[in-house]
Amino acid sequence: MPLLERQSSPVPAVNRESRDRQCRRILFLDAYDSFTNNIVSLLKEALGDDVLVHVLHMDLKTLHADPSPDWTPEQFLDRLPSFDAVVCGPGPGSPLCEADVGAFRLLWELRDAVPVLGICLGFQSLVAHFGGGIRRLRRGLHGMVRPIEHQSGDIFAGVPEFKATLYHSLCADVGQDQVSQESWETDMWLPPKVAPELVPLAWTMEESEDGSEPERILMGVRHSRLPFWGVQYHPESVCTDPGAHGVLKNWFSQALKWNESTGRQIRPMDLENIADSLAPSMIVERSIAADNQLASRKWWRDMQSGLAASRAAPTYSCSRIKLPDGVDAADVAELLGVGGVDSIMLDSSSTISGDPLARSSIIALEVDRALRFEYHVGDDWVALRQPGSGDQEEVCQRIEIDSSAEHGAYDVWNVIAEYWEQRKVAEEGGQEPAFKGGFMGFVTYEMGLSTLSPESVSKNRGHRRPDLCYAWITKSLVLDHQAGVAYVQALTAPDSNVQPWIDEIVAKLQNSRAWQQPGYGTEDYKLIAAKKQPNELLLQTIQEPAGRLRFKTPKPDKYDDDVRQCQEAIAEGQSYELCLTAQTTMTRIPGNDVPHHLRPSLTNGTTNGASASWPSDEASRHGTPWQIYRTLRARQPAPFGSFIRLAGATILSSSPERFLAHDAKGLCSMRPMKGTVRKSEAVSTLAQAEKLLHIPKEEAENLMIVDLVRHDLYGVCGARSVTVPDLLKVEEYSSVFQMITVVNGQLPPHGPNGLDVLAAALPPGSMTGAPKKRSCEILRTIEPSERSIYSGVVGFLDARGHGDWSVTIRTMFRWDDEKAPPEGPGETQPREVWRIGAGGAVTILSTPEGETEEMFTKLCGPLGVFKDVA
Ligand SMILES: C=C(O[C@@H]1C=C(C(=O)O)C=C[C@H]1O)C(=O)O
Ligand SMILES: NC(=O)CC[C@H](N)C(=O)O
Repeated sequence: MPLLERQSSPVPAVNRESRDRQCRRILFLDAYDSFTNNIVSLLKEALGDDVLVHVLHMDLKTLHADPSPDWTPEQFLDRLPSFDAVVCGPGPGSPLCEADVGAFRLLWELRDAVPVLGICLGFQSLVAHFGGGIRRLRRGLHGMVRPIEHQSGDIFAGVPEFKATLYHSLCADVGQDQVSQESWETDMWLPPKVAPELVPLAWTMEESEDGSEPERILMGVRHSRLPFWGVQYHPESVCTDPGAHGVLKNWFSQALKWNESTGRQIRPMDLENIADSLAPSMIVERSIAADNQLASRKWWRDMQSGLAASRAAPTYSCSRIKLPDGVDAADVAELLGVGGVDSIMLDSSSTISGDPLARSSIIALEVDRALRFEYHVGDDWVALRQPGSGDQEEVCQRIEIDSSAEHGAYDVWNVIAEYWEQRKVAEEGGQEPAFKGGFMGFVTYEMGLSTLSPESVSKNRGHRRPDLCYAWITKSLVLDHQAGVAYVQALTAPDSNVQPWIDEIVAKLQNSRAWQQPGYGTEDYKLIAAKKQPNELLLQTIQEPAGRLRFKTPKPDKYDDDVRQCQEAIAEGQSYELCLTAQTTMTRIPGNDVPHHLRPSLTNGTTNGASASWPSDEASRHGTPWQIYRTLRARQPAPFGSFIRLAGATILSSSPERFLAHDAKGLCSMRPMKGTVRKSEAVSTLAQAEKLLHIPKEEAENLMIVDLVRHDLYGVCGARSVTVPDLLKVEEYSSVFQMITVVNGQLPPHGPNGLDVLAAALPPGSMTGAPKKRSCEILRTIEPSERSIYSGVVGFLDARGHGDWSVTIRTMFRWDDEKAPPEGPGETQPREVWRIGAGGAVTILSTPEGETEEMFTKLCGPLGVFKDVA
């Protein structure tokens, strides 16, 4: 699109002033929680869309997406009279710690009180300020759904009995434990001695396992004189009964009544500094406003020339052919030269077992000629690289970006989005391939971490590896296993004739053994895959110092300690759930990594069609990455597997977890996975696994991430745009059963797109725990090394705007530049280093032994493959 057209895109005719005049306004103080957006959306749903909710962090910093400047304490006090009411949200930490609650504390002391609703941490802050104590629960309650007992009074008026989700480790101590059982029934509703101005409105009784008295947990209060209310439970959780929404309505009408009866006038406000943070119209408005400023940005002007301007406005060409039953994507990949450096294959290998998620495999072609976008966290540029070919040198271009965490920063995502915008192709309707050409690549865990918590990624990381690498793929093959169709396709300049190339590939496919004798190449791998050792034996044998391969697995005792450390952080209220992980390193003597099918044949000088070619003796064996991958996919088929060799990284993945898929119409779908049972003789059927997974501990683990993912989606899609069509469903994989939930979000038209969702939601919540920011910061202090490729994502964003990204788990990876010293006798060469990350969610109900077992179960799949084949 020409420059001027972008500049002049119209801002929608939203008359902010008139909109504002009819609006009620709520200020939401967010304590860096991962459920905030769920509450904002619920407020709009319960109170009506004409209630404007402005979200500000409790330390008075504006949201990442909000371009307006942070507030000073003076501005905060000065602007409060412009709001009808304030919500103090949930969050990590303690209400007694100033850094955790920030401006909450200013509210309780105002001379002209503003109506407030405190939720969880906000509730605790209210109780603590007016005399209540704060102590730890006997055992933290996270993702636990409990009945809330109330007397239908005050903000509970007319609200039916309901159950609500709890996320807390700390609780209010208003002397409830000192009240005798006889007087409890009456005293429980009276203002407690220690906090005489507070009136209890709701309780829950937590049954204890040891037969002692149930724990009395205060769930709701109001101030007897001032307009302050609080609830300890989470009204916004997907598992809180919708009947409970009445409490929010009641609170707001009480707040308005207070304003009316005390003559508290709501002052009109300078609209520059206040926005309806999650209204879809606001989200669109911000996105258009940012677009309108593009022409003034240096990075954007840089993008109008050189490599950044190459391949604009492509044409899509495709031949669609029948895909015979049982054709194996890896056999086809070999035929097309995949397996060496510069390979990308997204592989639904579990299609062989009829997995409905295993729909398509995508093979990128001519990756060695694809333009790459590479970004290393902390750099203030994005490198564009056009690899050389023949006697042509590699060409590079740097796009300078503003990588600072300040508002309005322009980052690598803007560069990617801009390149993609200029190369969009239309959707044609009807049956289409999953991918039509466009970006494919990977993103590391540290890339996500750097936006969430910049100080968690050190400046000096000892390497220059890309944290994001996207290659622009113009030629590709998609195998739609379910429709039985293959697409040979290209994105090219409108005047180029790509049909002969397409015809050539079609002919090659149709005349191949892969097509005519489906699955012929998989036999060798299936044999090795079948010789899987039991985990215990595997972990024992790798301890014996072998010649070529050396293994360093996590120490069970250390991992147990790490689990305990996580649980201590959870008991303190710092986190609700922490996804703890550990890395295993494997080193080996470097060897020939060129896969056999790409080696020159000894007899006729052409490429050798033979597949595995296994040497008989162990000493001369050197499994190529491709052989290792083929064994991995045979042993552990997965819907979101991948083989990627790009930008110095080698990624062999058998991921079962989709992070995010989206289409061009803005329907986004995330699939958090939490809750794992190892397959065994005792647990071999889905029904048995369901019994084990549908228990409070496992459901809570999943639910917490579901609520977090809902928040991530609401943040980009806007209020009232998220649904949960599939909650807590158990699925079967080759060595484990997993519980998953599907969370969908619908983006508003003409605003942000799937790439924005991806950028905002990294790192994947299922790999961090909740709340995300604090949890990542805690994990960073427990886990000694970078997670790197593990816990990041791999996938694609195609030229139509369809995307699909998997979480990089059950994966082994290597960086070309990572070397270990020689180890064996006579060894002189540095060793290559491979890594496997594994872990699981730690909650207050975890046991160190259980978590350690789970980590080793997940590790052993890829580990055994490496031991058997590398
Ligand atoms: C951490 C891993 O897996 C994550 C943790 C899970 C769990 O705690 O049950 C399940 C799937 C993944 O989101 C891993 O595979 O290494
Ligand atoms: N969800 C919350 O607000 C939790 C509050 C506090 N951090 C606790 O754990 O008790």
